[in-house]
Amino acid sequence: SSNKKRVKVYARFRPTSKFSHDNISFDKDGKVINIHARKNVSSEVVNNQLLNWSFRVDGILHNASQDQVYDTVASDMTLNTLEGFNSTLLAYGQTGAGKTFTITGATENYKHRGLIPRAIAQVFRSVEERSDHAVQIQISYFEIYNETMFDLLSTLPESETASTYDSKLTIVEGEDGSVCIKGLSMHQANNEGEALNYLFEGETNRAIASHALNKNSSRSHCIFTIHVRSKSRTESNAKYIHSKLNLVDLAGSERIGKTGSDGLIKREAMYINKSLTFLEQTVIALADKNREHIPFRQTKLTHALKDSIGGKCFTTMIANVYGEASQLEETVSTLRFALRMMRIPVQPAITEHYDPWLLVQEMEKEIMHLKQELEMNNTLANRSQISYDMLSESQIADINKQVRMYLQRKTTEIDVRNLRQMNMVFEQFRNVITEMEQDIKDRFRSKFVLLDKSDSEALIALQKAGIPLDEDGNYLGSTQAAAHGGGKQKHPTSPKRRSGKKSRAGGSPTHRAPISPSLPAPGDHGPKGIKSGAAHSQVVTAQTDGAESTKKDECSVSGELLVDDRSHSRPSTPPPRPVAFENFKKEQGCEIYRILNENKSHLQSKKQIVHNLAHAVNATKHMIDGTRMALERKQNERYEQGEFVNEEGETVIDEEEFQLITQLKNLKQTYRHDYEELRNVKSEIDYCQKLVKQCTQRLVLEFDNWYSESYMQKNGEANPLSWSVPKPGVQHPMRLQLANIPLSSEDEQDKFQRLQETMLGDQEEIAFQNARMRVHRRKVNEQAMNQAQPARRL
Ligand SMILES: Nc1ncnc2c1ncn2[C@@H]1O[C@H](COP(=O)(O)OP(=O)(O)OP(=O)(O)O)[C@@H](O)[C@H]1O
Repeated sequence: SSNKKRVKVYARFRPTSKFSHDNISFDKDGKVINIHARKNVSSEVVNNQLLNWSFRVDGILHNASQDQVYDTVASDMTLNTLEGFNSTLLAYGQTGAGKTFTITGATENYKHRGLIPRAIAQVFRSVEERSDHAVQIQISYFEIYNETMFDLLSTLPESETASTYDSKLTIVEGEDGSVCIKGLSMHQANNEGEALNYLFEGETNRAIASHALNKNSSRSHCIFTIHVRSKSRTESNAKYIHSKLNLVDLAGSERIGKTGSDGLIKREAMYINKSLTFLEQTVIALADKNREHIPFRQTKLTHALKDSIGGKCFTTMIANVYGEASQLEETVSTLRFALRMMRIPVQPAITEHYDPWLLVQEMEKEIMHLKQELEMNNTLANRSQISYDMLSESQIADINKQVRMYLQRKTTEIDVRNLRQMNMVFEQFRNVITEMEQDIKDRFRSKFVLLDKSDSEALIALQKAGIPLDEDGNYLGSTQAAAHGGGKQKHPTSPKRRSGKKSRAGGSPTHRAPISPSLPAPGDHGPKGIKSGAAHSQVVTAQTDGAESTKKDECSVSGELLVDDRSHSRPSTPPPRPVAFENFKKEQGCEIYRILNENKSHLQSKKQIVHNLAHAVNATKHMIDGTRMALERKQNERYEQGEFVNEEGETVIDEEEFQLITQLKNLKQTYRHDYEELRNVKSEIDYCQKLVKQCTQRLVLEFDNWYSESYMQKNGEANPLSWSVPKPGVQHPMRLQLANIPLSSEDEQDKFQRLQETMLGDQEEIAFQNARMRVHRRKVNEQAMNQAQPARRL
């Protein structure tokens, strides 16, 4: 079992008649290689010091046929790949030791074919046997030569996606740690023959260089991959498996010195050495449990093999070695590397993928199912006419309409039946508000010239045109004012005025106004303190602190300077009713508005209570029904089985029936109690609703009075002069009337009431006493009327 959790290693000796039995021996179990050597064997210096090594591997392939090698090393891996595991088989070793022979084999001799053609044959045999799976096989083949990747199948004419042999391939890592070679052509193989064609095509493209040790030595790392995509034909889900079998023929591992190479060959050897050194470093790091960083990216080889060595991948290495005494040093070096490989842990696992298209179909089915479930629940709960479909254009338009009505206070409720509608309500709120903002901006634009405050050229042009601006670029007044010219003029009472600072434009009789918000601010058009001055270009406003200030006809919208292009124009009409109403609620009508809100929140909380109670009553009702049915069942059973009667002739019931009766009694009690409570709260709600209605009416009425009093002439037209604060001594007729009522007209009851209010501090008690007094007063009035009528008839 320990073998399953690490990389497997097999040592394959290249057949030779000069096998050094003196130096190399195997243990009987066929897994241990013992090497005995004298130090400096190669230097031919007489040295009697013996060195012994012992290498335990997973298997020794000595004089083994290609058949045996495949069965021992690759057969299971191929099957694992078809099951969904990624698998990698590497051939590592000295140049000429038989790596290519092992992986590809002798192409001219069928008997000597290597692991790749055999794996291809087994894959297609197995696919035929697996009729319950739809399996798709694809082939890719690339080499890494001098740290550059080349697609060995890019030359195929049918390869649409493929590019040229020397086109750039790049390594891309997926979020799940998988690696893919971007630009590498993938070729669908429908049968063994097609797959073999790809192998031979790639073989002819391999970079081959003559070499001192091996005339046909491959100087590149070659990776042949069989990609398997398999999906069950019996299961209807979107799941599928994507796995791959990498067969890697590494370049020779010998040291540069030994090959005697120079020039290009030397450079090749340098790259090969570098990549194999990094492969070794990566292998050491992978074997170290405490290492967090694995240097995969150091070379193309390790980066491309990142998801193919150890980890979730079944990994096997064949260490190709020579048996001759002259190659002992390299053999030892190769076997040392092999032992390091054996320390790499593996935890093979299948990674399942989901076909996005099928997944969408599955989810659609699930949505259908959930909708049906919802419908059923709604039917059971007596909620009808609820649709969960996407909202239609007309429904959206309807929500938009409701939102507008709500904003105009024409309605207090918006009909919402599901989450989708609720979201749409919010969206429409946003749309309407954005629209309103835009509308306000547009209105400003139609009335003012909008300049970008940071546009210095435009500001200079304005100044040249005689339009006064201060040092901050704010408009200082009207063109009329500018036309008057002359020295600076300071407004005596403006809190914003900067005394002593000279206006750049000079000559403006007006002064700098604060940049006011784009929307008419509450109070801007309020009746208080806005003085009419049609002949002037400025509007004098009385500030809340009593100071006077000058308000200009310019505003700023989002940092833009607004310059009134009509110069003298200023508001000559009352503020729109909605704006005025907002102000009224904050000022004159604040008390009644506060009471209205209190009543509303009271009403709201009562509604919540009713909602909860209704739920409780319904739940109790259900429980009563259930208990009643259970009791009836129980009683029927008793009748059928025959009743027990005690000595007194009373029917004897069992414990369960007794419990049911008690439970039913308690439930009925709860039901009655809750129902009574529900009725009470409902009547409270009725009362609260009336209060809210009354308050609303009163608020509106008072506002109407106030509005017409403040802005309208008697004939109902807007009174521009009424923008001003009522001039001292000029009072509204109604106020005059009230003011004329002598104090002595306060009747005795009023006096008493005021006395009470001063004596009784408690607000609640005052309210109570007032109410009592009002009722009493009404009765007295009624009596008086009743007495007066007969007298009139007379
Ligand atoms: N097990 C074997 N049986 C028969 N011939 C073999 C065996 N192993 C290797 N050979 C022969 O040895 C020669 C070199 O083998 P091969 O090309 O496979 O070596 P290599 O390790 O791939 O070399 P390089 O690192 O240069 O690619 C070839 O002619 C091959 O046929």
